[in-house]
Amino acid sequence: MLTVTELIGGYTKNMPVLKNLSFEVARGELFGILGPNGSGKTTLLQMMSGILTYHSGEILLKGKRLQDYRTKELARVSAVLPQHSTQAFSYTVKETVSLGRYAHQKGLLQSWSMEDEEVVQRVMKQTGTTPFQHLPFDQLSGGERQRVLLAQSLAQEPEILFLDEPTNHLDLSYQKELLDLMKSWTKERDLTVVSIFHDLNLASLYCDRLLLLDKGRIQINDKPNEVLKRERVQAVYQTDIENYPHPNVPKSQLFIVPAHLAKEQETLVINEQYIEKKDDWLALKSPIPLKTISLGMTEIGNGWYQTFVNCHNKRTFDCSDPQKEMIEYLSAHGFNRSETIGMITNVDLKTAAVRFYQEDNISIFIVVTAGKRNFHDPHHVVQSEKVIGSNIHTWVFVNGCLTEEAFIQCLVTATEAKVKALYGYGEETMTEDSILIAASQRGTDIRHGESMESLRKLVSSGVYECILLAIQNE
Ligand SMILES: Nc1ncnc2c1ncn2[C@@H]1O[C@H](COP(=O)(O)OP(=O)(O)OP(=O)(O)O)[C@@H](O)[C@H]1O
Repeated sequence: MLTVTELIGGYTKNMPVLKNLSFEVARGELFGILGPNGSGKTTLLQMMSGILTYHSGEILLKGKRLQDYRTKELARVSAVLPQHSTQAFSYTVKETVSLGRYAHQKGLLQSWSMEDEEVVQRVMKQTGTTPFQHLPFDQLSGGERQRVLLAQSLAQEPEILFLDEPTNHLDLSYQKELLDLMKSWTKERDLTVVSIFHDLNLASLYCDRLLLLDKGRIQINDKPNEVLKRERVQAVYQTDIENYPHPNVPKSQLFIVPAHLAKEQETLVINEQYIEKKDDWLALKSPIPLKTISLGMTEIGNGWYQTFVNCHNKRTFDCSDPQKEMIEYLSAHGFNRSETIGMITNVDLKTAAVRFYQEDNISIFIVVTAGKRNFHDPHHVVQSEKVIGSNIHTWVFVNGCLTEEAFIQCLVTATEAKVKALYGYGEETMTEDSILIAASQRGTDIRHGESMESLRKLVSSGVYECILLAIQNE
C-alpha cells in the first residue's frame, strides 16, 4: 500500500530530521510509529500524507509517487487526523464531518447526494458524535473534537488513514472504542492505518507492526513484542522500565517506575518479628506490600499483599462457600481485605514450623502448617483423622528482588521439596494444600545464575525441613 525508500527530509536542507528511512506498509495493516519526543514521527507522517515535501528518496502510495497525485485524487485515497486542529470558521459538528465528503463530490455544483448523507450519518454514529451534531465545533471538549475530526477523516472513506496520536484527548473508554474501530476497519474493510503513538502499551495491543524511530533513524521495524523489549525501550527512551505480559492477551506491556517509589529501597528483612499469633489465627504482617504469587483461598494468582493469614478452622466454617467465608472472617477480624491473603487450616497453629534461613546476602523466611484434611471434604472426613501430610500451607518469604523467572523457580523448588518431604507418608493427593511465594523486591537482585542457585538451595532445604518439622509437631 505504502512504500518509503531512502527518505531524507526535514525543515532545512543541511539538517535533515529524517535520515534515510526505508520501510513498507501493507494494505489492511495497523502500523504504529513510536519514538521519543523530537525523533521525527510527525515529520514522517506529514511527508507520507503529502503535507510536507522531502529532500530525497521516494514515497509510493498504491505504487504511484506521492507527488504525482492531484489533491482531490489524494484525498480519496488518504485522510489525515492531525494532532492539533483549529477551524477558521465556526461550523457545526455535522458540517465539520460533511467537509470530509468534499473529495467525493462530483460536478460543478458539488451537490450533496444520498450517499454523502448516509456516510456522514454512519461515521457520526460510529464515533459517538451524533448526539451533538448540531452544536458548534468550537464549543466541544478536546475529546469530543477529536472524535468529530476522526468522523471527518472516516467520511472521506480513505484507503489509508494517517493518525497523529489519535487517543491524545480521549478518555479510557473512547481510546478503546477508537482503536477497536480502527482495528475492525483494517480487518473488515482493508483500511490501512498508520498511526503515531506515545502510549506504548496501546501500540502493543493494537498494532500489527511497529516502527521505532530514534533521532530520525529507524531503530527497529518489527512485531510489537519484538520492538518493545525492555533493554531496547530503555535505551531509546532513556528511562528505566519494566515489561510484563498482559494478563489476558499475548502482548507485552511496559511499566515505568516512579522515582519517588524507586528510592524507597531501604533493605527490609522479613523474619519472625513480623509474625503475630492469636488463638485461632497466625499472621505475617509485613511493613510493606510484598510481591506475591499464591495458591491461597483468597487472591489466587499474582499481586502485592501486606498481610498473610492462616486461620484455624474450629468447625466455625461450614465451607459451603469457603472463599466467601474467608473474606467475611478476614473483615470480622480487622484484616484489610485488599491487602490480605487468607488460608484455612485444621491444625493447631502452635504446630506451625517457622524458620529463617540465610546464605551470603540472600535470606528467606518460611512458615508451614501441615495437618489433616479440612472438615469440609465429605469424602475424607473419616480417613482424615489418620492422614498425615495433607492440608499443608507453605509460605516462603524472600528478602530480595525476584524476576518472574525467579518466582517460578521458587514455586517449582518449594513444590519439589514438599513432595520429597512427604515421600514415605503414603499417597496423598494434596488437593487442599496451598503455597505462596512473597518477595520484598528490595535488596539483592535475583535474576539467574549464582544468586538464583543460592535461593533455590535455601528454598529446597528450608521447605523440606519445615514440612517435616510441622508434620512432627502435628
Ligand atoms: N515546523 C518546523 N520547523 C523547524 N523544525 C521543526 C518543525 N517541526 C518540527 N521540527 C523539528 O523536527 C524535529 C522532529 O520533530 P517532530 O515533530 O517530527 O518530532 P516528533 O517525534 O513528532 O515529536 P513529539 O513526540 O514531540 O511530537 C524536532 O527536532 C523539531 O524541533
